[in-house]
Amino acid sequence: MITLTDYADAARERLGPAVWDFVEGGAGAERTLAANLTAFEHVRLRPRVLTGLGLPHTKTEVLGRVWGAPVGVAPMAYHTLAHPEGEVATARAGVPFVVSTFASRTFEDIAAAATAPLWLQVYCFRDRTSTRRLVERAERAGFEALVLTADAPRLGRRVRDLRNGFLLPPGVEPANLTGTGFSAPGEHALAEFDAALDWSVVGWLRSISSLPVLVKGVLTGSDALRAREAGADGVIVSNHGGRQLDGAPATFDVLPEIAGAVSGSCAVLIDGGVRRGADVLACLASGADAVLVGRPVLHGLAAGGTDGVAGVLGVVTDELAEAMLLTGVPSPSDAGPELLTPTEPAAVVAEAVARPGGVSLRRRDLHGSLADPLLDTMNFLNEITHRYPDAISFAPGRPHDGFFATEDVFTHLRRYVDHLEESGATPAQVRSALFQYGPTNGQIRDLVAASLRADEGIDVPPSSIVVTVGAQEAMLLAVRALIAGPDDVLLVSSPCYVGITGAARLLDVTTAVVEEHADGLRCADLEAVILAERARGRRPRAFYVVPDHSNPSGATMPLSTREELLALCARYDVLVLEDSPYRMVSPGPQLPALKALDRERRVVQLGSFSKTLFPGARVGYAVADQPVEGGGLLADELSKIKSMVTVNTSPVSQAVVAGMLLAARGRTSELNTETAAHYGDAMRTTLRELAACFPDRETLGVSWNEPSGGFFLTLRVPFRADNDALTRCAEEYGVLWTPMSYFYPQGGGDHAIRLSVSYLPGALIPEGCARLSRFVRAQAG
Ligand SMILES: Cc1cc2nc3c(=O)[nH]c(=O)nc-3n(C[C@H](O)[C@H](O)[C@H](O)COP(=O)(O)O)c2cc1C
Repeated sequence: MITLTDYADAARERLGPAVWDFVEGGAGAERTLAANLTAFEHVRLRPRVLTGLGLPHTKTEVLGRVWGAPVGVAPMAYHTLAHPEGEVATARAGVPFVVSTFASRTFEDIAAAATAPLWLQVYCFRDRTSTRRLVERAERAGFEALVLTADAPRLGRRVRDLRNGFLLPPGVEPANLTGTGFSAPGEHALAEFDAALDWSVVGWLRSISSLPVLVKGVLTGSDALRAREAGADGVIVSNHGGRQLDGAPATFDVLPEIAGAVSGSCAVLIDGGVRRGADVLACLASGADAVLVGRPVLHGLAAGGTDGVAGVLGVVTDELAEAMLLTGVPSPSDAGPELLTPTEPAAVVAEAVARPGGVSLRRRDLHGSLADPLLDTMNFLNEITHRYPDAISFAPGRPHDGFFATEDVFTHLRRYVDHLEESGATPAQVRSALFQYGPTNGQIRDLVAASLRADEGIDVPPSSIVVTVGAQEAMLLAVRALIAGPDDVLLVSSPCYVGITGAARLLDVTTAVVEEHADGLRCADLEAVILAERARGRRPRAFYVVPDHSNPSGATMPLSTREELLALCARYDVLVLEDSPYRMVSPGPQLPALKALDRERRVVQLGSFSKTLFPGARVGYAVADQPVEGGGLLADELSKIKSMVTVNTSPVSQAVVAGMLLAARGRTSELNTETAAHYGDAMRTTLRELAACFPDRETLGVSWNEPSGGFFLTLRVPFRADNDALTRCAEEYGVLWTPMSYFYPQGGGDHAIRLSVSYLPGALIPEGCARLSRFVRAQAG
């Protein structure tokens, strides 16, 4: 007998099929019964090694009493179905035991055999006098708590029992309820249970007994709070082992909600599907004080009487102690949510999809953009990154982690609060600035405007700025506001950043592409596209461009092209959407931003602090200083849209960003001297290593551009660099990159790769390039 399954197998052999079904079965289609078990299948515990803690102990305090382990026996009717000595044999195992109203041995006999705490499970009958007698009798026998079962106004529809016509065998009866005369448990419940109970029953129980009261069958945070308010000392998260409402959630899944709701103000226990020590640990980590085990106890009892029960609970407790040791948890009260790895989304999604019945949606009834592979590109990249966590990754366009220190968040926040106080804000105003909804267009616009002036020579009033949730939201707002109807077209480069093409796709906005060459964009091409669109009867409304160290290609627009571009757009009355997040994180002086060269308010700048400060803030901005007929600026129009999208950008995030800006008098360039040097080094190292790895690049048909900054460069290869090639490269060569074709709105880029140098540690770049070259050679061959 090593696992609980061994006990279950032995019990099955000893119990007749109808009794086995009575014990094992659940209500309806037994979906909840199954869910209780599968919920634990998805748990992944995070081991902690070399903690120096030594052996853990499992002792736990529950309602003021010390239990040997946080594991007790759930209330179950009629233990004599499993063993002639019934509950007496169970009690002798010396484990805390909740005795059912339908116990088949007397409370006095059970109490005489018990060495651990006994609680009474109460079904409240319509005849309150008989319920009261039951409680008084148990209290006299030394029981220590009452467990009101709240989820059974009648018994659930147990299909197995109905098919078997299950009746209690002769001699098996509720020993503490005399003369009931029922042999079908369901009929007994129907005849005598009070189906009209409400929360006042908790008060009634307290009025007739001095024992603490727990409510069993709670599955929502709000009911847990009601139990508290009604005076309960604890709740037991339970769906009655799937025997009542079929379709109720797995208990483990709702445990965090309930533990969170009562937050330590009362005891929280759980039952349902607990079969291993690791399950117990997961419950403790999710906020339970202890667990109750149901069916396996009856298995142990059937298989070996008291020894069997002790054996079952011993397995669970031993496994718990082992799991605690391996996760570095010295005692049950030390288990916290950090022990749990978030459930694998894929497994959970697969389970949700496989669930039969209910509403299912046809793809053609969803917005067309959702079937567009464009919207899947990020998912594929994330998924492959997770699948090959050890690969050297040139894929993500993220900042390097090494520049972030957790404590800094607090320092920056504090600095902003100090700044508000120094500017005369009252404590109430400071509180409101952090905790309340803020102004839709942002509360740090003055600091953003000052920063643009200091860093970029862009002189705009704060009122022309909208603080957004990253530049991505700024894109969405700008495209929504500027594209008036189906005849307006948004011009983009090809290749192009997917954020803008994705936003356009979501909004059903037509895009037209301007091919980018190896040396970057050419105004002649842009003009040709403008003319072609006009000839088709469409209005080229705005041109989206990343002029510096572009994502994805890495190209930078020369000064002469910038001036030419502004003049061209003026000629054809096209607005410019400038997105340039990499300027301050690139080494050396930068060319002037388009907005700095803009003399006629033609440029809407879409700004981001994700690269210069940190992406977790999700703070960006739009500079939209164009006056709008009838008064106000384009910024005010964007703000109207924002009020219906994100309402306002998180004031706490804005406060942290503001604190960082204040630290350098607005100069993000000053904050980024080290980062710019780091990324510059990474780019130079990558270019040097590529040159070393591909001395024969011309014969091979390999080439790349040489960006002076930014995060990205383009590698051209003599084979199709698609998802299959990427998967092969990850699997066989342990290196990741992004297929450039993702960034071509109308196809193309099949033979190019985007390499990002920003995220991976510099020391890995040579090895990454070497692996890449082996892959490229194998493919080319
Ligand atoms: C045979 C059997 C009888 C039960 N009788 C009762 C009962 O009398 N009162 C009660 O509150 N719960 C009763 N339950 C539900 C258990 O207390 C518990 O919620 C459930 O069995 C826990 O799930 P598990 O069996 O998956 O561990 C019974 C469960 C079984 C399997």
